[in-house]
Amino acid sequence: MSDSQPAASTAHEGGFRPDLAISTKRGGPHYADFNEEVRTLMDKVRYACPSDELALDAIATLRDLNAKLDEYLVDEWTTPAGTRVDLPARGNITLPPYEISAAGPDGVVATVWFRPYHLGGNGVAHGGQVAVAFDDLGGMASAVAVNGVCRTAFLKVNYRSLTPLNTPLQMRTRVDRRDGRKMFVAGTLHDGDRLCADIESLFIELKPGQA
Ligand SMILES: CCCCCCCCCCCCCCCC(=O)SCCNC(=O)CCNC(=O)[C@H](O)C(C)(C)COP(=O)(O)OP(=O)(O)OC[C@H]1O[C@@H](n2cnc3c(N)ncnc32)[C@H](O)[C@@H]1OP(=O)(O)O
Repeated sequence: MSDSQPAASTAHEGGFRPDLAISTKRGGPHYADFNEEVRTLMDKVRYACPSDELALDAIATLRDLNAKLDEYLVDEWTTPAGTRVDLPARGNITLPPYEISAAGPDGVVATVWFRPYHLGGNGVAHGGQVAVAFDDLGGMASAVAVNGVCRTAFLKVNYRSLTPLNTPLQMRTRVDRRDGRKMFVAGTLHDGDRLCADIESLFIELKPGQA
């Protein structure tokens, strides 16, 4: 399949497609740098207090860039964001960046970073961003367990201590118990030996055609 063509429709058309084509080519050889510059922009915007002159300059530049990007929009099954498994967080800039070191029957182990734009308050990560990372990596542990797609039914995060920014952290998620389509997923986030957060969650395996 060409990297720019829409993903083929499947028997799951109308539902969540379990056969997303994985590609390390979509978006071209500079997609990683493109991602990184966007994340850096978000870091700067989070802390910048621009002069009005700079704000107007930035608005003009961003409008110009957005108009260019309009020419290259594709559907969610074809976009590199979320399917570039060679990049942090599969190239999805809406997720905190992570790199997976293990994914299998024993669960998922990843190094995750919270960047300046994930600031909650007083120099540490926003709790919602911590939950986003758990949701994605908990979803991945359940997806690996069923070899299919799961959706979060509930996700309880216990915030045990502050989660630092700009620090490599260890996130682990695993299916603790399976009951049919129900995957009870546990997970932890550590800064070295210090527990930052843990989860109790339920992911449900989707039926064919289910959205
Ligand atoms: C291409 C590269 C990919 C590479 C690698 C792929 C990896 C890719 C990783 C991606 C990872 C992303 C992970 C993000 C995951 C989201 O963030 S999904 C978005 C957030 N979640 C949602 O929007 C879900 C909204 N809710 C729903 O759609 C539906 O309620 C659900 C969850 C699908 C369940 O509905 P259902 O299928 O009709 O199931 P239902 O019969 O209601 O319930 C089934 C069972 O679960 C129980 N249950 C359901 N909900 C609950 C609840 N909240 N509490 C307790 N029990 C519950 C029921 O009681 C029932 O139990 P039993 O009677 O069978 O014992």
